[in-house]
Amino acid sequence: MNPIQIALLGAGTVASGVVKVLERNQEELRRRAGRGIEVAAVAARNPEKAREALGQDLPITQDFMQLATRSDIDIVVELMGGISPARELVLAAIAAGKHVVTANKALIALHGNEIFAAAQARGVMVAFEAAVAGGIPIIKALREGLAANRIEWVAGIINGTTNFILSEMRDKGASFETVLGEAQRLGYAEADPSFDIEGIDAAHKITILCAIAFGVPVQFDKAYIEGIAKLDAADIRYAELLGYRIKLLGITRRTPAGIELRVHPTLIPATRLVANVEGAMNAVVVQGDAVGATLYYGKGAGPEPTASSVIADLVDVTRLHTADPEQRVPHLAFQPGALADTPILPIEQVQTAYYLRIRVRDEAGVLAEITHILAEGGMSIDALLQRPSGESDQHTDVILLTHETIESRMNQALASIQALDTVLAPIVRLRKEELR
Ligand SMILES: NC(=O)C1=CN([C@@H]2O[C@H](COP(=O)(O)OP(=O)(O)OC[C@H]3O[C@@H](n4cnc5c(N)ncnc54)[C@H](OP(=O)(O)O)[C@@H]3O)[C@@H](O)[C@H]2O)C=CC1
Ligand SMILES: N[C@@H](CCO)C(=O)O
Repeated sequence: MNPIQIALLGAGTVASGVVKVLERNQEELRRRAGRGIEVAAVAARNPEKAREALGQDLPITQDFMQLATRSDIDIVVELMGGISPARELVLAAIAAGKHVVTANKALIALHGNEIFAAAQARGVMVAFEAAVAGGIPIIKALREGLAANRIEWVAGIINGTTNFILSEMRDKGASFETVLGEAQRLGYAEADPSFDIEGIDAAHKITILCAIAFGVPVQFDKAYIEGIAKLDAADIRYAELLGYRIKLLGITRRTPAGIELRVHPTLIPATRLVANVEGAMNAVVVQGDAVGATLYYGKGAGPEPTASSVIADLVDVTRLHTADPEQRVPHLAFQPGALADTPILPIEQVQTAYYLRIRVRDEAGVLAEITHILAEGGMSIDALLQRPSGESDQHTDVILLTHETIESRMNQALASIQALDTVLAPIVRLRKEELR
């Protein structure tokens, strides 16, 4: 059989990894896929730069739309990132009967429903394994390997850049800016790194996992998002003293009231495997009713790890492209007509435990006032630590861990505590998960 013909849209970090691994493993891939996989052409806005990045003399065009719809192309591989023109190109490729492979989590999280419907109507596949957790085959695992389970929750370190920053800051005392620069140099960061830092990239990914885990449409606009920009090194230290690590977690959980969908810095017991995932590594824990907890760990970013997922999709599509479309694995794991309308819960209705750091005047009765407010709101304290603020003899930091409560209740209590004239600075509030 003739090799399957692919078109690459974009010639950056991931595209360079794809070209390299396709070339290096071509014989092995032919044995897996049943035929060769050949890059017919690459679309890039700067051919010179593209040639240098790809390290191979491939045909390069600046006409993205023409390549995405060209008659000899079987699979369009979108590796540009961003929404526009990626969305228009992917939809045009689908309309032209091409299968699509993409690493673009922003595109899938925001426009997945539209793209999957178009693909379904045209009978083509859209594969996006690389969109979540780089080289870890988490979509395959969740969609196929765990198909027997009713998934209860998914929680993961799914942004390599922020995990790298948190690890380096904690272990080497490096500055935020220095480590971010290093993450950019290593090809981990998004084109706009604020997507990493502000938790948006992780939210794109947990939105996708949420849809696949629970059989609901992708709903990025309902995700609660908090990044690491405001995280203070003092809280990382206090968390350690209390036996916890702080990680930027994406969490989605099924509850009787609806589905939680959130990204925020989270205290996790230091003894959990996931708390010890360092650098740009990613890890995802999936709790299924039959299997229990399973953990998926690996490189979450970088050219070759991401290429590993892109090429796995290429092999899948190559094998399945002649199969009856009805027999293919549905894009969101559940049949398109069987997606549920379970609501995504606003953060105020989420139930979790908390870490609070409250800077107070160091005088008698202050702690009693704080604990009284928490007790009145029905919140109980799990652990308490008091440390000098380091700023003045008259100030002290009170650090509290609470048991689980509803976020709206915690918000009310925090407003009352903040209003005390013995409280001297904005209260730091982080969420804590035991991941049991
Ligand atoms: N890097 C990683 O580790 C991972 C990345 N991803 C995702 O993979 C995709 C590609 O990422 P990555 O390779 O890192 O990105 P890069 O920025 O390295 O490469 C993007 C490529 O697309 C081109 N491009 C971007 N925007 C446009 C546009 N509007 N019109 C024409 N060409 C454009 C760029 O051209 P130019 O060079 O001229 O800017 C470049 O060739 C993104 O969706 C990203 O989120 C997913 C997993 C891991
Ligand atoms: N910027 C992303 C790339 C992988 O999706 C990260 O750091 O995880």
